[in-house]
Amino acid sequence: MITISGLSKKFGKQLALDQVSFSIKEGKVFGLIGPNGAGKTTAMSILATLLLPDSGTVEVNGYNVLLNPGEVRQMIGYMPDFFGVYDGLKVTEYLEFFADAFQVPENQKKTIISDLLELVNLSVKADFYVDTLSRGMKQRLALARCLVHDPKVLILDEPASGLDPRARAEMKEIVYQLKQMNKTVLISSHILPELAEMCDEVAIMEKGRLVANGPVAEITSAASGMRHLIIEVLERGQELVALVRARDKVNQVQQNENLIKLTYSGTRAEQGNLLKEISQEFLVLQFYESKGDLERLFMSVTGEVN
Ligand SMILES: Nc1ncnc2c1ncn2[C@@H]1O[C@H](COP(=O)(O)OP(=O)(O)OP(=O)(O)O)[C@@H](O)[C@H]1O
Repeated sequence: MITISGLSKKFGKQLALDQVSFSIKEGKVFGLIGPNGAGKTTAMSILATLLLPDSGTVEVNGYNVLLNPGEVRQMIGYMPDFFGVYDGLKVTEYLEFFADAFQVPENQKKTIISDLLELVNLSVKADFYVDTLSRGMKQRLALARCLVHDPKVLILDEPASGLDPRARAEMKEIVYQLKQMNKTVLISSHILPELAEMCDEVAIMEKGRLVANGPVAEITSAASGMRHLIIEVLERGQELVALVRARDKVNQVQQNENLIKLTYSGTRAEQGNLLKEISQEFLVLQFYESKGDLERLFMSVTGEVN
């Protein structure tokens, strides 16, 4: 759905993007991670046809951002990191304004706006002035605004920034629903664990370069050579620790009652066999690969911590 190839952009002498390439398949949630100034906003602005690249190609659903910007704009919903919400407009009026801008047919407007308000959990605020909304609500309204023309692709620049944990969780839930609707979502953040949970794949950027790219679990294990497994059993946690410690390729076991975390360097088939073996002796409640180690990965690939 999105293909970026050899993308470069300079601002004066500052190289904001340096030969960046990655692609995103339809229906995937893709996270762009990087510290301040890494080039995330620059890449997203080019995708959104708001900034011209110096070199490289960017296509959305086969449309080139330079050659077919009109088609690309119909295809995408872009939520910038800073946005205005037009004081003096009510929530519904605000969405009507953007629906008109995208020439949404008059007879569909009401239903679309009502559905969107429901999606972002703002139906009860339909008749409130936008400037009376909380920051989290404004953020959700901005997201609804990006969806008025039913785009296939969402580009969300730091949608959770400045939100409290509850508002962040709500935003995460909406992204999850967008995925259920088969939207392709590109989302940026420097809050890493958050992205790890909701993304199928991530790209890590630093100083305009892409330093790692791929499925979260894959790049986490590629960077460390280890997978991080979480196993929870109903009871006898201590015995479980003893069992896994006696197995090959198990390192660093941590226990919290009946839940254990371990690092594992076995193959996927060996991991399957480990699960099989544990299930024969324990009632297994959870057995999964943690994506939560993205923070450490990020620190190591960007060279901030080794
Ligand atoms: N309009 C501009 N003029 C000059 N330099 C710019 C401009 N926009 C971005 N830059 C520079 O390009 C680099 C990349 O910036 P960009 O905003 O893309 O990073 P970012 O990863 O989105 O960071 P943040 O997380 O802080 O938003 C930075 O060094 C920035 O100072």
